[in-house]
Amino acid sequence: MSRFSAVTDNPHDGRFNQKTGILLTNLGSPDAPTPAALRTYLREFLSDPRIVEIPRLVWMVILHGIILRVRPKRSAKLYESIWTENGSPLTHITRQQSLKLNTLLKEQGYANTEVVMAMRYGNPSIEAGLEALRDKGLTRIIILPMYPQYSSPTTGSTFDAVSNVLRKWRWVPELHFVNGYHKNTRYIESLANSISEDLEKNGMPQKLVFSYHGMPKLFLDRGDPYHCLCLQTTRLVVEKLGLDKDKVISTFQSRFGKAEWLKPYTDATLAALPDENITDVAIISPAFSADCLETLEELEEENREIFENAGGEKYRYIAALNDRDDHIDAIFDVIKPML
Ligand SMILES: C=CC1=C(C)c2cc3[nH]c(cc4nc(cc5[nH]c(cc1n2)c(C)c5CCC(=O)O)C(CCC(=O)O)=C4C)c(C)c3C=C
Ligand SMILES: [Fe+2]
Ligand SMILES: [Fe+2]
Repeated sequence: MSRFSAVTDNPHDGRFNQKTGILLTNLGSPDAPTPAALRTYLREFLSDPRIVEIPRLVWMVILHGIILRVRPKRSAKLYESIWTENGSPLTHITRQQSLKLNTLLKEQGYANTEVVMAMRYGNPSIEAGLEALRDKGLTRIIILPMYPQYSSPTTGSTFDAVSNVLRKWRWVPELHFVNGYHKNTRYIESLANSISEDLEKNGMPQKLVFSYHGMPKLFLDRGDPYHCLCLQTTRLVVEKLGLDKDKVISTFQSRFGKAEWLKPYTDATLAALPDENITDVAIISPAFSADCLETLEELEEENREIFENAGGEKYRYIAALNDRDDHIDAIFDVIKPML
């Protein structure tokens, strides 16, 4: 029995007739907002050595002995509060993005292309996505992780998952990998558009907070560029909008565990702002290409409460770019050179 999976024909025949498959990926959600589904999801997620960089044996004891006994119940409640009739917002929005990108590609004359969505953790898996592309006869593949700012735990980990599948294939496809797009002009424009639409409607807040998903500071010390790419994103958007730099702050959210993470922390910043007489803020979260637990629950609910309890008066969250037309146009612009 060969360890390589077979394909009936040489899929690489006819170089110029090749069809291009786009695997549009994001992080992934549990299958349901229940402790059992959360346990499965968190076990896969938190066992990834790119996510937690402490010695394996020690971490496995902590993960299985403590975290997977406590966290699934707590996280299930949080997921329940954002769950919709379409399931997890992240999965639903990612599907909408894939469908829209597929339509746009056809409109732009790329008939021999097909977009399939997949998730790094949970379902639909990266393996299922790659197999779906192969079954459709798509033999050039663009891996498109929807993380604008490269980081090892997100983009790097997606690469690991793809290579873990492809190492079992007999015919490895022609492969292109998008490892980030935070400087893409159309992406920056689309963030700027979403902010100006909010400002036109609600006026300029005292502070515009750019809250990025955090990571342990150790990752930065070990060379992960994510922190720098986040600050660059803020700078590019601020320049595009011609905003006063003093009106803007970049912060990092979603801390997990006891170690130091990237600072300033979003929650601590929001708790401190009213003491500086800043009671009117708007928050945007450019590292999330789709709304998810970390925006809909943590930013919309938890952090709002923190700010208001500290004396804050006006708090608004500006939605992720999701399936906005200008966002899908930006994503098309990112992959165009690879088509
Ligand atoms: C444990 C360490 C974690 C690191 C490092 C981390 C980096 C990281 N994550 C995202 C994007 C998302 N994370 C999401 C949820 C989430 N993240 C962690 C932990 C780390 N993330 C956990 C444990 C969870 C699960 C929720 C919980 O139990 O609290 C999500 C949302 C998923 C959803 O279903 O909605 C996203 C998206 C980035 C961009 C990033 C590094 C830069
Ligand atoms: Fe995360
Ligand atoms: Fe969170």
